[in-house]
Amino acid sequence: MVERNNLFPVFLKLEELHTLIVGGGNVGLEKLTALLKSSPGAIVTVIAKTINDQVKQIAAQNKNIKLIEKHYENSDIEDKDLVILATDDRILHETIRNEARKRRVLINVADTPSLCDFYLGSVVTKGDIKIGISTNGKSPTMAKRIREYLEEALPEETEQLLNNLHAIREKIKGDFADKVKVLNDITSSWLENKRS
Ligand SMILES: C[C@@]1(CC(=O)O)C2=NC(=C\c3[nH]c(c(CCC(=O)O)c3CC(=O)O)Cc3[nH]c(c(CC(=O)O)c3CCC(=O)O)/C=C3\N/C(=C\2)[C@@H](CCC(=O)O)[C@]3(C)CC(=O)O)/[C@H]1CCC(=O)O
Ligand SMILES: NC(=O)c1ccc[n+]([C@@H]2O[C@H](COP(=O)([O-])OP(=O)(O)OC[C@H]3O[C@@H](n4cnc5c(N)ncnc54)[C@H](O)[C@@H]3O)[C@@H](O)[C@H]2O)c1
Repeated sequence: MVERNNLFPVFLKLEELHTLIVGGGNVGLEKLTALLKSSPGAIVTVIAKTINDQVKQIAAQNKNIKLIEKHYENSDIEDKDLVILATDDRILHETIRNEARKRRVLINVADTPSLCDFYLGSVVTKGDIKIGISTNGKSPTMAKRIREYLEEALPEETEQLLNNLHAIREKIKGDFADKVKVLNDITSSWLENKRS
């Protein structure tokens, strides 16, 4: 049987959730940067024994990022919605992962697929359009290259098309079925060039 990706993608409102990153080194910085790239208003607490200067610089410019320089303790995940682990201590990662499971907090262990409840994806953003890419953990490099490909391939007018369609959607009167029909009719020609 052909293998397929069974992960379920969702788009989280990180400015309404509280994310904890444990670890403030290179990997912690990478994950913090990834969160902020998609969600500049994300509420994030970073806990680490030592926090590097780049993480400190980011936090200095963003009131929603809180830094705590200390050892991790289990009470740290108590009030969090999502947890990302990015320390250099594998045993600690397994311990926190078990604790998070008990409390039903979703956890990502950076670079350790077997311990993750969710993976971070590569993300293409064009205005209000966002595309998340996962390779099922097989090759983040491939995900990055697909992102770059899509960033170039999506035409500049995509944003304008979306805005026009949104405006039409707001204006259409009639019941739900009429609305769906009108929106489908307007957009039915969009893929014709690709199909022929
Ligand atoms: C997409 C992206 C999102 C993000 O993190 O923001 C992401 N990794 C990115 C880059 C990247 N990561 C690594 C390299 C080095 C080259 C290489 O190894 O390929 C590069 C490439 C680079 O940096 O150029 C190292 C690495 N990563 C993982 C392992 C462990 C393993 O595979 O076993 C190792 C080996 C560590 C070691 O050697 O010890 C694992 C994971 N990395 C994931 C996500 C999840 C799967 C996503 C999917 O389903 O595809 C997953 C499973 C869990 C997670 O971390 O969430 C981001 C691209 C953003 C962008 O630019 O668009
Ligand atoms: N840097 C990379 O690009 C990279 C690539 C592949 C794999 N890795 C692996 O990922 C891991 C992390 O890499 P890194 O470069 O971010 O390491 P790092 O040493 O820069 O950062 C580790 C962070 O974890 C924190 N930490 C450790 N134990 C802690 C505890 N008990 N409580 C709170 N904080 C604690 C440290 O204070 C530090 O902030 C390493 O095991 C490394 O081998 C790193």
